[in-house]
Amino acid sequence: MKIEHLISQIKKKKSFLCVGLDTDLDKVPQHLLSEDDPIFSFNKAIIDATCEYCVAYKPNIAFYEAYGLNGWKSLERTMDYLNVEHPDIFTIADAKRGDIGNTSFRYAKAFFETLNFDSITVAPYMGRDSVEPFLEFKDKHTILLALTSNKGAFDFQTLDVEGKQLYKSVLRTSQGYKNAENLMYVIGATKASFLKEVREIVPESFLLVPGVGAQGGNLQEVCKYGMAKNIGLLVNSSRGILYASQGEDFAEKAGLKAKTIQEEMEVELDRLT
Ligand SMILES: O=C(O)c1cc(=O)[nH]c(=O)n1[C@@H]1O[C@H](COP(=O)(O)O)[C@@H](O)[C@H]1O
Repeated sequence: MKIEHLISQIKKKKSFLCVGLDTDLDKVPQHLLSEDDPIFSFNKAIIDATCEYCVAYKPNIAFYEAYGLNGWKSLERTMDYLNVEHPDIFTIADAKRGDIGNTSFRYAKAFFETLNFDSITVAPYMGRDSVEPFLEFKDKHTILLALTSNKGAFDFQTLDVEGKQLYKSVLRTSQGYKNAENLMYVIGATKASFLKEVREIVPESFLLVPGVGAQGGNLQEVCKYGMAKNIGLLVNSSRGILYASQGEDFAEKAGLKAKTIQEEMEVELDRLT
């Protein structure tokens, strides 16, 4: 998907919500477990209930890999459903890959071509030649981990390296990679106050911001420091939406939760105009 299309969808839906499809069979309602493919049944119900209020879905690949071949089949069915029924919705493979060049290229083919995702999360630790193979794919986007939402982010990402914090080098150096226009970055919602400095380095880049909801990040703060002229934000919530109810009304409650977040986003978008 072209970035302009994503922006036009955000404006149309008045939302920059990404719903994380972190589907956990220990948390889905009991009545779904007797179905042939409970993961897909759950995802389909969640997508049907939330698609009006969001512009992106982010299956976290760990939740599918954990169930072996059946998990991959559920992921494939989920992607087919999204690509056929909701081609305007941006898809993110939260896979956090990155390896030597020829291996990265295979990861890129797996997620961009075989599964037809619009984007993938990638770890920057192995540097330029581990990231550029992802950037070669036209209209596909590589979302580089910069400053993550977890506590351990402070172990390395904020270390002082030659006078600047390491995550800032990730932002600045990667802007020099070939096809850098296909880059986006992960900045955790729990690190909202850092967004001001992030925007000094990448004023227009799209940021995937996970960590509102279950991890306690604050949407208003994220918008205050992180919103760009072109909006430039995709804010993710997974558990806060998926498991708003674990009863038979799970989809309805997920829809209501997504709607509440969309309404808060609409207020923030109105401030831009
Ligand atoms: O890359 C991510 O999406 C990600 C980066 C990060 O810094 N923090 C983070 O929580 N995530 C992912 O975002 C989702 C957050 O889920 P909830 O905390 O349930 O909303 C999970 O799939 C995480 O793996």
